[in-house]
Amino acid sequence: MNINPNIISQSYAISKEDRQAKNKHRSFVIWLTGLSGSGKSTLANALDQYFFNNGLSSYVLDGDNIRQGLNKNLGFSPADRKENIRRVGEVSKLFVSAGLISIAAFISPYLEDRVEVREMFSEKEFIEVFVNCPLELCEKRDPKGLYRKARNGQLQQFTGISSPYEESIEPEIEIRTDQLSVEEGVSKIISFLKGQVLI
Ligand SMILES: Nc1ncnc2c1ncn2[C@@H]1O[C@H](COP(=O)(O)OS(=O)(=O)O)[C@@H](OP(=O)(O)O)[C@H]1O
Ligand SMILES: Nc1ncnc2c1ncn2[C@@H]1O[C@H](COP(=O)(O)OP(=O)(O)O)[C@@H](O)[C@H]1O
Repeated sequence: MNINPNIISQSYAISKEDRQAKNKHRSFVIWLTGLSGSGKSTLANALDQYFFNNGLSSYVLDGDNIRQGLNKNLGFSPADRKENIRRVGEVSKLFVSAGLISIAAFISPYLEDRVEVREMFSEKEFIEVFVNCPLELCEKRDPKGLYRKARNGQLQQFTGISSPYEESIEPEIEIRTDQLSVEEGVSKIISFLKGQVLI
């Protein structure tokens, strides 16, 4: 999209680096992608608790919540999902500029949409976590009863049933929630972040 020539960037007196120095940690995005019921929200909250308890500033952006406010005009068509992910990418960018850790938990089923979000950030600022769990187990968990509705034909365009999920090819981290406990999943993510000297 062309940038309007009448809109001129304004610089801020306090930089991202100033804010990171004040917070005593780097700012970045942890992007959790996976099927409904794979464990994104559970991992996002457990990570947020870890950060909170260890003096790091983070905040969770969760699809179910963002879709009740900022993105309440969006549904589940491919175009609406793309716009949903784009907006969350932009919000995460603001968080990173504000010196915070953004924990985004969205199905984000399309590879192309995730690549577009990744491109908004520098290499170390975007950590994609593929929350991998077989569809059969997600459906068995069915924490919100949505798979049952999708199978009954009461819910259209449901990811994994009547709408695609394109698996991550080279995520920074993959968490098999059918094999690891929540605590083990969190430890794997924390170890990665420490290894990259991000926290
Ligand atoms: N048709 C359909 N397909 C998938 N999910 C549906 C649908 N309808 C409602 N829900 C509920 O919306 C949550 C997914 O929202 P997201 O913003 O993460 O979706 S997406 O990234 O735009 O694909 C999803 O949350 P999670 O179960 O946490 O993934 C569901 O609770
Ligand atoms: N290892 C695990 N990691 C994450 N969630 C798990 C795990 N094992 C079981 N669960 C359960 O699976 C369900 C996942 O639901 P949720 O976190 O809402 O998934 P999503 O946000 O991807 O839809 C929860 O009831 C959670 O307790």
